[in-house]
Amino acid sequence: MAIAFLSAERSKDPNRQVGACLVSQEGIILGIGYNGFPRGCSDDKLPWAKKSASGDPLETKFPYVVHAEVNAILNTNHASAAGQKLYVTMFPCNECAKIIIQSGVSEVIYFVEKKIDNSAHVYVASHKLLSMAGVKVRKHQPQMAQIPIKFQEP
Ligand SMILES: O=c1[nH]c(=O)n([C@H]2C[C@H](O)[C@@H](COP(=O)(O)O)O2)cc1CO
Ligand SMILES: [Zn+2]
Repeated sequence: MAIAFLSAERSKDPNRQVGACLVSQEGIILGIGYNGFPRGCSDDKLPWAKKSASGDPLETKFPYVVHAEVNAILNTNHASAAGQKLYVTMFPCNECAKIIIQSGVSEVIYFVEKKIDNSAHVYVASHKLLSMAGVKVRKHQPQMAQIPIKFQEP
């Protein structure tokens, strides 16, 4: 989970940084990902807005951003995600749940579930799909509140 949080640090989303880490049953890190625009699609040329003044959805980030869970699965340096565990800083949306299921991930461990807003149905659908597909889902029980990382020698 700490790797997922570290990965989230790389997200350029000013509003929400999400990180994910795919881990084998034996605990080997297979792939990490965070929410961002696809390769080659400039962070400076696409909108990071949640809402657009004109109401045009194309002026928001949503049509363009790749979710952290998808990046972690696509970035995996392993033959497949089948049977592996996905640690993610935020409970996955239904689109991610579909990809998690289809890639064969066996367990999702999440840190927080987004506060329910007008997208609540998205998370109901996620829970429904993950449960029907037999993917284990659990909320992470942190051992500590933070992991200080010192870069320079004292
Ligand atoms: O499953 C997810 N994975 C994921 O990476 N995200 C990212 C995509 C957007 O950059 C951002 C959206 O969050 P918000 O709408 O709170 O700004 O979070 C969002 C979801 C669904 O909540
Ligand atoms: Zn998602």
